Amino acid sequence: MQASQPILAASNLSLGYQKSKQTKPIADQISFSLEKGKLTCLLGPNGVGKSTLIKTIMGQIPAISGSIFLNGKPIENFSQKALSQKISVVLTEKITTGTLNVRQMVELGRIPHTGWLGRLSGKDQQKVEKAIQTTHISYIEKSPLSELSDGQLQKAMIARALAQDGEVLILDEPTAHLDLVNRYEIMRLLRKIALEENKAVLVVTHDLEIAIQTADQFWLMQCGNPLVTGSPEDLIIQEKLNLLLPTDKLIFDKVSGKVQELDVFEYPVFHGPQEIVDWFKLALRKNKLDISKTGLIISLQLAPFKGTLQIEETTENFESIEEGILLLKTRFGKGFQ
Ligand SMILES: Nc1ncnc2c1ncn2[C@@H]1O[C@H](COP(=O)(O)OP(=O)(O)OP(=O)(O)O)[C@@H](O)[C@H]1O
Repeated sequence: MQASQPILAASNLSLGYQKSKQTKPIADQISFSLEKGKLTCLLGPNGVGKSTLIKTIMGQIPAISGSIFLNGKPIENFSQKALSQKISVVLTEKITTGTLNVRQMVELGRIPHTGWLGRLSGKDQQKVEKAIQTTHISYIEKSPLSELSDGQLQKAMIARALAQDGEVLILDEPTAHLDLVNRYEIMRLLRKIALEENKAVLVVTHDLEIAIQTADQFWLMQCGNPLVTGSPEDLIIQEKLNLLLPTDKLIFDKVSGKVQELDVFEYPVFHGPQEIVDWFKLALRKNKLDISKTGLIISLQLAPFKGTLQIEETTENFESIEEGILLLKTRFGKGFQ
């Protein structure tokens, strides 16, 4: 199937910083195409160069080599104003302009269209209103920014970027300070915006599990290697997510969809439903309990929970996973290494 025309594209880009006459290379072999209507997540370890890539896309720093194309034209051909009409960005720094209220901050999103002193036209007001509605923040539109929770502030920042009305929306770690429910909510909101408003949304995140649940595309950035792109599902079955991990310690388990510590021992024989067996194994792993050569059989059942340890002729019962682990520790050693 033919992919739709990307709004942003780059081929074999090298990124880095220029200080006096010295170049500090950060990443190379960066090729991508960002499409409208899709939520794309950029993932990679700390320091690999994700923010550097964002700064390069925004035209804040030049690429060492290669070009980024916006609607088929090199971004260096766009003025900063033209670029900010096309690309809206939400960075990680918190806005601390205490006196502004939410609506006033969202209105600032129109500056690329009106100029600093420009009055908001009816169309500008409509864009602001729509951004407030989409992000469900009407109830706090009069609140000063200093009185917002991190989740509310993040939504207000997204609203400001929406009011800016670029075709591309870029967010650097928008869920960094949020609780689990808000992290899901923000990512679902961003997917909805991509889909319903036909924007190309690019999100830098470390939230692998939430990104798997919400993103249409992944960009995986790893030190010294080309950017790997594709749908999360395809990258999972191709075992590409392990590129993000130190695979001597951690591994992405494609069945559970979670990152797991690499097993350092074999498990004993287990009987029981997989969903409890897996949680029992996690507790064994965390406690580093090597009971592989003990001839032990562990039987587990749910609702009501019942666990049995069987070794040769002896059986012992336990009422919870915690109690089972305690029993094993008492019988087979300290466990902690
Ligand atoms: N202004 C700068 N001048 C020189 N080097 C910089 C500058 N900003 C960042 N770097 C370096 O570039 C590298 C990549 O940093 P960057 O912030 O892009 O990584 P990141 O992947 O976004 O990391 P994180 O996940 O921790 O946010 C780091 O080694 C950093 O020290």
